Amino acid sequence: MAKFAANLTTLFTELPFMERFAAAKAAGFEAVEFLFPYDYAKEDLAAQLQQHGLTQALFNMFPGDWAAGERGMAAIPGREAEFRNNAEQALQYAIALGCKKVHAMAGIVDMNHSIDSHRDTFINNLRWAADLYAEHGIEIQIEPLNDRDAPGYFLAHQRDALELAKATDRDNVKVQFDLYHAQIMDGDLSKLIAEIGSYIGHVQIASVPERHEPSEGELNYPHLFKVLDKHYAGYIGCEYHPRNDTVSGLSWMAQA
Ligand SMILES: O=C(O)C(=O)[C@H](O)CO
Ligand SMILES: [Mg+2]
Repeated sequence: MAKFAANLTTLFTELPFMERFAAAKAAGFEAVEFLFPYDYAKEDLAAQLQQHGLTQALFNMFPGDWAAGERGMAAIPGREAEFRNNAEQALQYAIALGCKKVHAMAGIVDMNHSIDSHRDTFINNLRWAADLYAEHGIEIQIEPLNDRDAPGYFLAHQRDALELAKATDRDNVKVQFDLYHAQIMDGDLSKLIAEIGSYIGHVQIASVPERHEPSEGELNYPHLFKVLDKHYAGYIGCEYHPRNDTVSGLSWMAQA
């Protein structure tokens, strides 16, 4: 049975960020996720979760200068110290929010370094962070992003993420399977979900190609929820941009 988390970065954007927790609860969500919490004190975020009885399903490590195009640095050679600082900062937030999944964004390929050295950097950084996070029972997620939205991103394909997660040799490094990106880059989603199987650590959804509600576009979500049910029991993050207002767009959930 699918259970959904509201992505507060993309849903309820009609409201200021701190008011989105209450709105998610009122709309029937038991869990939330968001991209980056670092503009807010972790105590204030934790208070919102507690006040509204919500679970924090996931958030991301600090990605570097987002406005300048940065998308993390976990795979970028030469930025290991920065990665470690960001991993430690995210861990403090995860502990405060009771959150068991943190996404480590790989980054945009640095053409001054080989692909092999990016791969080695990614694996070494993930091992270091996974060992630190394991003491708190927290998983690290790696997520392939499609190359239309994130040109040059180091990780674009689900099978590459699976291979990298295995190569870390750490039980708490998992694949964040976002069906929107996976359909654009890989397709054959029913088989792909079964293949990634127990390495799926988190799931996100949106329509393809527009990234709106999962009730339109080229994916058959009622079927995909049944497939996911066989391989994944966690929250499914609703990481889409509502076509109109958030609440009226939630009618798809009744059929999920
Ligand atoms: O873009 C996505 O799909 C994500 O989930 C990332 O966390 C942000 O780029
Ligand atoms: Mg995603």
